[in-house]
Amino acid sequence: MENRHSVSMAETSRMNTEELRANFLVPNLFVDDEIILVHSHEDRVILGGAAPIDEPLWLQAPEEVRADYFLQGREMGVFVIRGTGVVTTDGDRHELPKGGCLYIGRGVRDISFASEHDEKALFYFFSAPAHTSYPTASVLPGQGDIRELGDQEHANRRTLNRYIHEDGIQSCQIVMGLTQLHSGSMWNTMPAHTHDRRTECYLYLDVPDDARVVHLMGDPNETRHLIVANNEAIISPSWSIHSGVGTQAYSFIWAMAGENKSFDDMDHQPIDTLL
Ligand SMILES: O=C[C@H](O)[C@@H](O)CC(=O)C(=O)O
Ligand SMILES: [Zn+2]
Repeated sequence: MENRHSVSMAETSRMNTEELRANFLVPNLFVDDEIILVHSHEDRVILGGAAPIDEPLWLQAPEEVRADYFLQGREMGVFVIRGTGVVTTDGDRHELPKGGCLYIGRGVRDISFASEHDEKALFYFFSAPAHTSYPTASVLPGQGDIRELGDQEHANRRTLNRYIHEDGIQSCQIVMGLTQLHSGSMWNTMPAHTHDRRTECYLYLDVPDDARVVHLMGDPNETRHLIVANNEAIISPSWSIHSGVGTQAYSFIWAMAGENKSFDDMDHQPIDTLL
């Protein structure tokens, strides 16, 4: 498992492109026939990618978490981002189409990811420490709590769908969902915000090969950017804004963990405060 240590706002303000990307961009989560894990010391979240081709892939506890199995002291949210995916949780089978979401609670021992169709499945997951066990539960695409945001004039019309949240699938810490930009809209999360109580990660998806997302990060008074391609993730510490503009429409899975699960507990950063 790759480990990312926390870096301060002051260090970040002095980083060059390579250093920013090494600390905040996760470009390599999906490798055929492998499960890739990246641990961030920001709220101890783990980002994962699973790309099973012919055989199921079994999730093991990495050495660093010192546990008998991955979810001994953790919980996780999983999204299928390509094809139809099959996840087994202690022998229970969950088949999910692209865009489907599965929450797996603390205490589930045996987890596998598999492709059972011609189009090979791709799974993205986000895990955080958990103090108790909530039931494993799934949601089909579009069946979460929907908010229509933005307007054409601001090129930010988007559908935000909350799956794991206070009033949806229950969890200890994780709040997770999907935002889809409408065709012709490019901006997410502008005006930007921070949330001093939670780390947030974005996985950008459905970004065409010849498109990129310019992701804005950093202290609101000292912003930086990352150029992000399809299926790349970013880690946003609690002090960082997280906003982006694509060269065309795209989607992203957002996931948070930290002090509370209140989606609207944001520290808004009015546009005239950004530098
Ligand atoms: O804290 C919440 C997160 O930043 C995202 O949910 C924002 C988002 O999906 C959007 O505005 O489109
Ligand atoms: Zn946020």
